[in-house]
Order: sequence, then structure tokens, then C-alpha cells
Amino acid sequence: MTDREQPKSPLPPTLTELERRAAAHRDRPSYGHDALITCDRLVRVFTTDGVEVQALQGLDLTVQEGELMALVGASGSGKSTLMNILAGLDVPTAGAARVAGRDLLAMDAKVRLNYRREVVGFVWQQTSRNLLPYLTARQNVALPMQLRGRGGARRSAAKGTKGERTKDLLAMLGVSDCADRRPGQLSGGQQQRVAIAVALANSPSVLLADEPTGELDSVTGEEVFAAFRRANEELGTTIVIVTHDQAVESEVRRTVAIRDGRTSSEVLRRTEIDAEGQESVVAREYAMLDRAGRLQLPTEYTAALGMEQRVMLELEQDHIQVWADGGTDA
Ligand SMILES: Nc1ncnc2c1ncn2[C@@H]1O[C@H](COP(=O)(O)OP(=O)(O)OP(=O)(O)O)[C@@H](O)[C@H]1O
Repeated sequence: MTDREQPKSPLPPTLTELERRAAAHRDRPSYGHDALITCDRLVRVFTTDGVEVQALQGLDLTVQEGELMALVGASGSGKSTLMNILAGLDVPTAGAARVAGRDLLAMDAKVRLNYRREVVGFVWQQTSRNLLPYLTARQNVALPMQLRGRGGARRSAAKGTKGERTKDLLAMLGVSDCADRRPGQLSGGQQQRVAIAVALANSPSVLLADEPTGELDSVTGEEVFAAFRRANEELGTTIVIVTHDQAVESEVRRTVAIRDGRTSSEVLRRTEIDAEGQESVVAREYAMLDRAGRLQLPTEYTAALGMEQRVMLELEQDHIQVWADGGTDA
């Protein structure tokens, strides 16, 4: 700020003011207190042959109940690592992760198994990983309900019997005609839609999908995204989809980008109606401000202005200005 006016240093706060600030801080609700999924400074370090890889480097993310959202990012950015943690298949090295009130760092083996059966459902990229090849679509969907029943956590079948629920799910996802066929007799898109039905069988709080359209052509992929949207709208299930598929942008309201093991930016879409009553979807990109106040500026912005290593900041009444360091005084 050498060539700009120096701001006047404010008066030191009084003791009363400091006490007020401390009380306000204490009473503030915790990060993500109202979210269904909260990842707070999540870290996952893998050590192979003495070499450490930081797959997640303090990732913050909240997902509200009933959301349908997508996670995108370059290969190696940490998406699958995050999904495996949310699925209860892997445990973070540090930080906090909560899903539907469950603390993912504090689950013993039994609670973890229960979590995977009842709280989350998943759809993986490889169709073969989602369905048992020797069972029909109907039997595949019924299986999680039978396993849950055996586990003793039997809940009243409020939405009808297992058979009816299987039928309803297959109908909702547009694959009723596949009920008596085995996976090998189904197309890739049909297999993924049956896989969504399997994942929804036990009414999970969250449905996680890792590259669910990765092995499909674009038209079939769109059908699968439409099936996710139907599940979200009709059942209210919260859905998180990891994808490289550009088509996802027209299917979800919120896309969060992951870069180097952290959430970096997010695109929110909303429908606007103009004066003539014409509807259009407006997308707006936001940079993520993490819990420590760190902001990742998009590379194209920093490159365009030659910003490197440090920038100058100035607080205005309703925004912050960021300038490239002019290379003046240190
Ligand atoms: N089990 C593991 N052991 C060692 N390193 C791992 C392991 N799993 C992931 N990694 C490393 O962690 C980083 C993040 O990997 P991750 O698979 O989460 O990325 P991704 O964004 O899902 O990539 P892709 O889109 O290619 O699947 C990568 O550098 C990867 O090599």
C-alpha cells in the first residue's frame, strides 16, 4: 500500500468490547451445524513406501439435506478419497466429518457396517461393482432390504412391503421392464438405473455416486442423471455425484470444484423469469473461503493479472479489492 493512503490505526478495543466479541464467538453455531454433510478441515494422508501423499489437505464442505449436487475436479484432486470417506470405506487422518449426525472418525466396526447399510447408498462407475450378476434386477433391489432385516434394525415397512418398494423404485427409475432380467441382459444405462434403485432400497439419508456415467455414452449418461434428479425430487434424498461429465452442469443446481485436496470454487444455478415470463437458468461462480480465511483465486484470474506469491488487499465498505503486487517496498 505504498502509493496509497495508509489507513488510520483504529483505537485498541476496550475490555467490554473484547468480552462482547468473545461471547459472540462462543455463541456462534458450529461450522455446518445445520448441514446433512459437514467436512471440516478434512485431511487424508496416504503413506506408500515412506512417501506421503496428501490427498485431502484441509477440505471444507457442507451439503444441505435434500440437495442434489456435483463434485468436479481434475484427476488426482482427491474426489474419490473424499467419496470413500463419506461412504464409510476409509477414515480421514485428521479433521472432522459428519453425515446425518454420525461422526465418521468415531465409528467402530459395527456402527460403520450399520452406517453403510442404512445411512448411505452408493453407485459406482463400474456397473459390475453395483449389481450381483447372478440375481435379477428385482432380486438385486430386494437384497439390501433383506440384509437390513437380518441385522435386527427392522423398521416398520411404512412404504409397503419389500416387494412393493422394489416395484415402486424400478418404476420410478423407468426400468420396470428390466425386473426379471440379470445385469448381463441389461444395457449400461439400465444397469446404472437399477443400481440407483439398489442404493435407494433402504431409504438412505445420502446417495453417493462416483463417476456413475463414466462408462456410458452421452445420451445414456443424461438418462442416468435424469434418474438421479427424479430420485432427489420424488424421495427428497440428498445426492452427491462425483463426475467429469460436463452434462452434469445442466442437471444440478450446485457444482463444487476440488483442487489439490481442497474445495476451490462453486457454481450455483438458479432459474430466473424475465419480464416477458421467459425462464432462464443463471449460473454464478463463487470462490470458496475456507475456515481459516484462505481464498483460492482462479488461475485464469491470477495469470491474467500476473499475480504471483503475494497480492495487495484493501477493505472497502462492501467488498475487498485485490491488486497484483506492484513490486514496490517489501
Ligand atoms: N490408497 C492410496 N495410496 C496412496 N495414494 C493414494 C491412494 N488413494 C489415492 N491416492 C493419491 O491421492 C491423490 C488423490 O487421489 P483420488 O483418487 O482421490 O483423486 P481423484 O480426484 O478421485 O482422481 P480421479 O479422477 O483420477 O479418480 C492422488 O495423488 C492419488 O495418487
